[in-house]
Amino acid sequence: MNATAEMTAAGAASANAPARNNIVMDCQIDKVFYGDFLAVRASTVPIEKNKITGFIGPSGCGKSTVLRSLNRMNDLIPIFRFEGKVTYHGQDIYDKKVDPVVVRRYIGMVFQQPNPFAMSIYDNVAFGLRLNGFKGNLDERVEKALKGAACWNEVKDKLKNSGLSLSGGQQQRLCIARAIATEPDVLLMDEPCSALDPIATRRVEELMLELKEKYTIALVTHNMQQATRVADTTAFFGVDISQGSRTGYLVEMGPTRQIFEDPREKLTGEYVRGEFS
Ligand SMILES: Nc1ncnc2c1ncn2[C@@H]1O[C@H](COP(=O)(O)OP(=O)(O)OP(=O)(O)O)[C@@H](O)[C@H]1O
Repeated sequence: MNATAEMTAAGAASANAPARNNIVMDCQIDKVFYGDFLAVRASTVPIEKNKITGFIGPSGCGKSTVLRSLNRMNDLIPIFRFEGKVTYHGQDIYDKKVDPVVVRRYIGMVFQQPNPFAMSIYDNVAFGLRLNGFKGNLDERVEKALKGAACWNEVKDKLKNSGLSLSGGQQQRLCIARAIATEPDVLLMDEPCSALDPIATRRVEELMLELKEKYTIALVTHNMQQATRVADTTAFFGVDISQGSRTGYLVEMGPTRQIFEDPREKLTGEYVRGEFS
Protein backbone atom coordinates (compact mmCIF):
# COMPACT_ATOMS: atom_id res chain seq x y z
CA MET A 1 0.00 0.00 0.00
CA ASN A 2 1.41 3.46 -0.86
CA ALA A 3 1.54 6.40 1.54
CA THR A 4 -1.58 8.08 0.15
CA ALA A 5 -3.61 4.89 0.40
CA GLU A 6 -2.31 4.34 3.92
CA MET A 7 -3.29 7.87 4.95
CA THR A 8 -6.69 7.44 3.33
CA ALA A 9 -7.21 4.19 5.21
CA ALA A 10 -6.29 5.87 8.50
CA GLY A 11 -8.49 8.84 7.67
CA ALA A 12 -11.42 6.59 6.80
CA ALA A 13 -11.02 4.77 10.09
CA SER A 14 -11.11 8.07 11.98
CA ALA A 15 -14.09 9.32 10.01
CA ASN A 16 -15.99 6.17 10.85
CA ALA A 17 -15.19 6.44 14.55
CA PRO A 18 -17.94 7.45 16.98
CA ALA A 19 -18.43 11.06 18.07
CA ARG A 20 -15.57 12.10 20.29
CA ASN A 21 -17.50 13.21 23.35
CA ASN A 22 -17.40 10.72 26.19
CA ILE A 23 -14.13 9.24 24.98
CA VAL A 24 -12.29 7.72 27.95
CA MET A 25 -9.40 6.31 25.98
CA ASP A 26 -8.12 7.24 22.58
CA CYS A 27 -5.73 4.81 20.97
CA GLN A 28 -3.87 6.37 18.05
CA ILE A 29 -1.57 3.75 16.63
CA ASP A 30 1.07 4.70 14.15
CA LYS A 31 3.01 1.43 14.14
CA VAL A 32 3.26 -1.52 16.50
CA PHE A 33 6.16 -3.94 16.12
CA TYR A 34 7.26 -7.25 17.54
CA GLY A 35 10.98 -7.08 16.70
CA ASP A 36 11.10 -6.18 12.98
CA PHE A 37 7.57 -7.43 12.35
CA LEU A 38 5.02 -4.67 11.78
CA ALA A 39 1.99 -6.18 13.56
CA VAL A 40 -0.43 -3.22 13.40
CA ARG A 41 -0.33 -0.01 11.35
CA ALA A 42 -2.17 3.34 11.37
CA SER A 43 -5.38 2.82 13.35
CA THR A 44 -7.38 5.12 15.59
CA VAL A 45 -9.56 3.38 18.15
CA PRO A 46 -11.52 5.59 20.56
CA ILE A 47 -13.13 3.89 23.56
CA GLU A 48 -16.35 5.44 24.85
CA LYS A 49 -17.35 5.75 28.50
CA ASN A 50 -19.79 3.14 29.89
CA LYS A 51 -19.94 1.39 26.57
CA ILE A 52 -18.70 -1.99 25.41
CA THR A 53 -16.38 -1.65 22.43
CA GLY A 54 -15.94 -4.98 20.64
CA PHE A 55 -12.84 -5.80 18.58
CA ILE A 56 -13.48 -8.32 15.83
CA GLY A 57 -11.47 -9.56 12.85
CA PRO A 58 -9.62 -12.55 11.45
CA SER A 59 -6.88 -14.33 13.34
CA GLY A 60 -3.65 -12.34 13.53
CA CYS A 61 -5.19 -8.95 12.66
CA GLY A 62 -3.89 -7.51 15.93
CA LYS A 63 -7.01 -7.40 18.12
CA SER A 64 -5.19 -8.61 21.23
CA THR A 65 -2.14 -6.50 20.44
CA VAL A 66 -4.29 -3.35 20.28
CA LEU A 67 -6.21 -4.35 23.42
CA ARG A 68 -3.01 -5.01 25.37
CA SER A 69 -1.62 -1.68 24.17
CA LEU A 70 -4.43 0.02 26.06
CA ASN A 71 -2.88 -0.76 29.45
CA ARG A 72 0.75 -1.29 28.42
CA MET A 73 0.45 -5.01 29.03
CA ASN A 74 2.63 -5.55 25.94
CA ASP A 75 5.51 -3.76 27.69
CA LEU A 76 6.15 -7.11 29.35
CA ILE A 77 7.22 -8.46 25.92
CA PRO A 78 10.83 -7.29 25.34
CA ILE A 79 10.57 -7.16 21.50
CA PHE A 80 7.32 -5.12 21.55
CA ARG A 81 7.56 -1.53 20.28
CA PHE A 82 4.69 0.95 20.22
CA GLU A 83 4.72 4.07 18.04
CA GLY A 84 1.75 6.33 18.58
CA LYS A 85 -0.23 7.60 21.48
CA VAL A 86 -2.82 6.18 23.86
CA THR A 87 -4.56 8.81 25.92
CA TYR A 88 -6.55 8.01 29.03
CA HIS A 89 -8.66 11.04 30.00
CA GLY A 90 -6.26 13.08 27.89
CA GLN A 91 -3.04 11.73 29.47
CA ASP A 92 -0.65 9.81 27.21
CA ILE A 93 -0.11 6.50 29.01
CA TYR A 94 3.09 5.93 27.01
CA ASP A 95 4.63 9.14 28.33
CA LYS A 96 8.02 8.35 29.91
CA LYS A 97 6.84 9.79 33.21
CA VAL A 98 3.91 7.37 33.44
CA ASP A 99 4.33 4.21 35.54
CA PRO A 100 2.72 1.23 33.74
CA VAL A 101 1.81 -0.34 37.09
CA VAL A 102 -0.33 2.71 37.83
CA VAL A 103 -1.87 2.50 34.34
CA ARG A 104 -2.97 -1.08 35.04
CA ARG A 105 -4.59 -0.01 38.28
CA TYR A 106 -7.04 2.14 36.32
CA ILE A 107 -7.22 -0.10 33.28
CA GLY A 108 -7.68 -3.69 34.42
CA MET A 109 -7.60 -6.85 32.37
CA VAL A 110 -9.40 -10.19 32.13
CA PHE A 111 -7.73 -12.89 30.05
CA GLN A 112 -8.88 -15.63 27.71
CA GLN A 113 -8.16 -18.52 30.06
CA PRO A 114 -9.57 -18.10 33.57
CA ASN A 115 -6.37 -17.74 35.59
CA PRO A 116 -7.14 -17.68 39.32
CA PHE A 117 -4.03 -17.70 41.48
CA ALA A 118 -3.33 -20.89 43.47
CA MET A 119 -4.76 -19.38 46.64
CA SER A 120 -8.14 -19.06 48.29
CA ILE A 121 -11.13 -17.41 46.63
CA TYR A 122 -10.90 -14.61 49.21
CA ASP A 123 -7.17 -14.08 48.67
CA ASN A 124 -7.63 -14.01 44.90
CA VAL A 125 -9.98 -11.06 45.18
CA ALA A 126 -7.97 -9.38 47.96
CA PHE A 127 -4.69 -9.79 46.05
CA GLY A 128 -4.63 -6.48 44.17
CA LEU A 129 -6.01 -4.56 47.15
CA ARG A 130 -3.22 -5.86 49.40
CA LEU A 131 -0.65 -5.13 46.69
CA ASN A 132 -1.88 -1.54 46.54
CA GLY A 133 -1.70 -1.23 50.34
CA PHE A 134 -5.49 -0.92 50.73
CA LYS A 135 -6.24 0.30 54.26
CA GLY A 136 -10.06 0.03 54.32
CA ASN A 137 -12.32 -2.89 55.23
CA LEU A 138 -10.99 -5.78 53.16
CA ASP A 139 -13.91 -8.12 53.86
CA GLU A 140 -16.37 -5.53 52.60
CA ARG A 141 -14.41 -4.89 49.43
CA VAL A 142 -14.00 -8.60 48.68
CA GLU A 143 -17.75 -9.12 49.11
CA LYS A 144 -18.56 -6.09 46.96
CA ALA A 145 -16.28 -7.32 44.16
CA LEU A 146 -17.70 -10.85 44.26
CA LYS A 147 -21.23 -9.45 44.20
CA GLY A 148 -20.27 -7.15 41.32
CA ALA A 149 -18.98 -10.16 39.40
CA ALA A 150 -22.18 -12.11 40.08
CA CYS A 151 -20.51 -14.92 42.00
CA TRP A 152 -21.04 -14.02 45.67
CA ASN A 153 -23.96 -16.44 46.19
CA GLU A 154 -21.97 -19.31 44.75
CA VAL A 155 -18.81 -18.75 46.81
CA LYS A 156 -19.84 -16.94 50.00
CA ASP A 157 -19.78 -20.13 52.06
CA LYS A 158 -16.41 -21.33 50.77
CA LEU A 159 -14.23 -18.25 50.61
CA LYS A 160 -11.29 -20.22 52.06
CA ASN A 161 -11.44 -22.85 49.31
CA SER A 162 -8.96 -22.62 46.48
CA GLY A 163 -9.97 -20.47 43.49
CA LEU A 164 -8.85 -23.42 41.37
CA SER A 165 -11.64 -25.58 42.85
CA LEU A 166 -14.33 -23.59 40.99
CA SER A 167 -15.83 -24.44 37.60
CA GLY A 168 -14.44 -22.69 34.50
CA GLY A 169 -17.28 -20.17 34.39
CA GLN A 170 -17.02 -19.48 38.12
CA GLN A 171 -13.23 -19.09 37.78
CA GLN A 172 -13.71 -16.50 35.04
CA ARG A 173 -16.21 -14.56 37.18
CA LEU A 174 -13.72 -14.82 40.07
CA CYS A 175 -11.08 -13.29 37.78
CA ILE A 176 -13.53 -10.52 36.91
CA ALA A 177 -14.07 -9.98 40.67
CA ARG A 178 -10.29 -9.80 41.11
CA ALA A 179 -10.07 -7.25 38.29
CA ILE A 180 -12.85 -5.02 39.67
CA ALA A 181 -11.80 -5.29 43.35
CA THR A 182 -9.34 -2.43 42.92
CA GLU A 183 -12.14 -0.41 41.26
CA PRO A 184 -10.55 0.28 37.90
CA ASP A 185 -12.19 2.59 35.40
CA VAL A 186 -11.70 0.53 32.25
CA LEU A 187 -11.83 -3.26 31.85
CA LEU A 188 -10.02 -4.92 28.97
CA MET A 189 -11.41 -8.37 28.21
CA ASP A 190 -9.52 -10.62 25.82
CA GLU A 191 -11.91 -13.34 24.63
CA PRO A 192 -13.16 -13.89 28.19
CA CYS A 193 -15.66 -16.57 27.15
CA SER A 194 -13.61 -18.61 24.73
CA ALA A 195 -12.90 -21.32 27.32
CA LEU A 196 -16.48 -21.39 28.64
CA ASP A 197 -19.55 -23.45 27.77
CA PRO A 198 -22.64 -21.65 26.38
CA ILE A 199 -24.34 -21.30 29.78
CA ALA A 200 -21.26 -19.87 31.49
CA THR A 201 -20.75 -17.64 28.42
CA ARG A 202 -24.26 -16.27 28.76
CA ARG A 203 -23.64 -15.50 32.47
CA VAL A 204 -20.46 -13.61 31.66
CA GLU A 205 -22.20 -11.72 28.83
CA GLU A 206 -25.00 -10.70 31.20
CA LEU A 207 -22.35 -9.64 33.68
CA MET A 208 -20.61 -7.51 31.04
CA LEU A 209 -23.89 -5.71 30.36
CA GLU A 210 -24.24 -5.01 34.11
CA LEU A 211 -20.61 -3.96 34.46
CA LYS A 212 -20.80 -1.36 31.71
CA GLU A 213 -23.08 0.73 33.92
CA LYS A 214 -20.01 1.32 36.08
CA TYR A 215 -17.04 0.54 33.88
CA THR A 216 -15.91 1.15 30.35
CA ILE A 217 -15.19 -2.12 28.56
CA ALA A 218 -13.09 -3.09 25.54
CA LEU A 219 -13.70 -6.68 24.44
CA VAL A 220 -11.87 -8.90 21.96
CA THR A 221 -14.16 -11.59 20.64
CA HIS A 222 -14.11 -14.19 17.88
CA ASN A 223 -17.78 -14.76 18.38
CA MET A 224 -19.86 -12.61 16.02
CA GLN A 225 -23.06 -13.31 17.97
CA GLN A 226 -21.35 -12.21 21.14
CA ALA A 227 -20.35 -8.92 19.52
CA THR A 228 -23.94 -8.32 18.40
CA ARG A 229 -25.30 -9.27 21.83
CA VAL A 230 -23.07 -7.11 23.98
CA ALA A 231 -21.02 -4.55 22.03
CA ASP A 232 -22.37 -1.02 21.59
CA THR A 233 -19.58 -0.16 19.19
CA THR A 234 -17.61 -2.58 17.05
CA ALA A 235 -14.15 -2.14 15.60
CA PHE A 236 -13.36 -4.43 12.67
CA PHE A 237 -9.68 -5.11 12.02
CA GLY A 238 -8.29 -6.60 8.84
CA VAL A 239 -4.95 -7.97 7.69
CA ASP A 240 -2.99 -6.15 4.98
CA ILE A 241 -0.84 -8.60 3.01
CA SER A 242 0.16 -6.14 0.27
CA GLN A 243 3.70 -5.67 1.62
CA GLY A 244 4.40 -9.40 1.74
CA SER A 245 3.81 -9.53 5.48
CA ARG A 246 0.62 -9.70 7.56
CA THR A 247 -0.09 -6.34 9.13
CA GLY A 248 -3.27 -5.61 11.05
CA TYR A 249 -5.20 -2.35 10.73
CA LEU A 250 -8.56 -0.90 11.64
CA VAL A 251 -10.84 -1.24 8.63
CA GLU A 252 -13.94 0.32 10.13
CA MET A 253 -15.50 1.20 13.46
CA GLY A 254 -19.04 2.20 14.30
CA PRO A 255 -22.26 1.29 16.10
CA THR A 256 -22.47 -2.51 16.22
CA ARG A 257 -25.74 -2.63 14.31
CA GLN A 258 -24.32 -0.57 11.48
CA ILE A 259 -21.15 -2.66 11.28
CA PHE A 260 -23.20 -5.86 11.01
CA GLU A 261 -26.13 -4.63 8.93
CA ASP A 262 -24.83 -1.75 6.87
CA PRO A 263 -21.04 -1.60 6.92
CA ARG A 264 -19.30 1.08 4.90
CA GLU A 265 -16.44 -1.15 3.79
CA LYS A 266 -16.92 -4.15 1.49
CA LEU A 267 -14.37 -6.13 3.52
CA THR A 268 -16.37 -5.66 6.71
CA GLY A 269 -19.52 -7.00 5.05
CA GLU A 270 -17.67 -10.05 3.74
CA TYR A 271 -16.27 -10.78 7.19
CA VAL A 272 -19.49 -10.37 9.17
CA ARG A 273 -21.33 -12.53 6.62
CA GLY A 274 -18.75 -15.25 7.32
CA GLU A 275 -17.27 -15.18 3.83
CA PHE A 276 -13.76 -15.43 5.30
CA SER A 277 -12.31 -15.98 8.75
N1 LIG B 1 4.64 -11.92 21.68
C1 LIG B 1 4.66 -11.87 20.35
N2 LIG B 1 5.82 -11.99 19.68
C2 LIG B 1 5.86 -11.94 18.33
N3 LIG B 1 4.77 -11.77 17.54
C3 LIG B 1 3.60 -11.66 18.16
C4 LIG B 1 3.46 -11.71 19.58
N4 LIG B 1 2.16 -11.57 19.90
C5 LIG B 1 1.49 -11.45 18.73
N5 LIG B 1 2.35 -11.50 17.68
C6 LIG B 1 2.00 -11.42 16.26
O1 LIG B 1 1.31 -10.19 16.05
C7 LIG B 1 0.21 -10.39 15.15
C8 LIG B 1 -1.07 -9.97 15.83
O2 LIG B 1 -1.32 -10.88 16.89
P1 LIG B 1 -2.58 -10.74 17.85
O3 LIG B 1 -2.51 -11.84 18.85
O4 LIG B 1 -2.65 -9.36 18.33
O5 LIG B 1 -3.76 -10.98 16.81
P2 LIG B 1 -5.27 -11.36 17.08
O6 LIG B 1 -6.07 -10.65 16.06
O7 LIG B 1 -5.61 -11.11 18.51
O8 LIG B 1 -5.22 -12.91 16.77
P3 LIG B 1 -6.14 -14.11 17.29
O9 LIG B 1 -7.54 -13.76 16.88
O10 LIG B 1 -5.62 -15.30 16.55
O11 LIG B 1 -5.97 -14.22 18.77
C9 LIG B 1 0.24 -11.87 14.76
O12 LIG B 1 0.90 -11.98 13.51
C10 LIG B 1 1.04 -12.52 15.86
O13 LIG B 1 1.74 -13.66 15.39
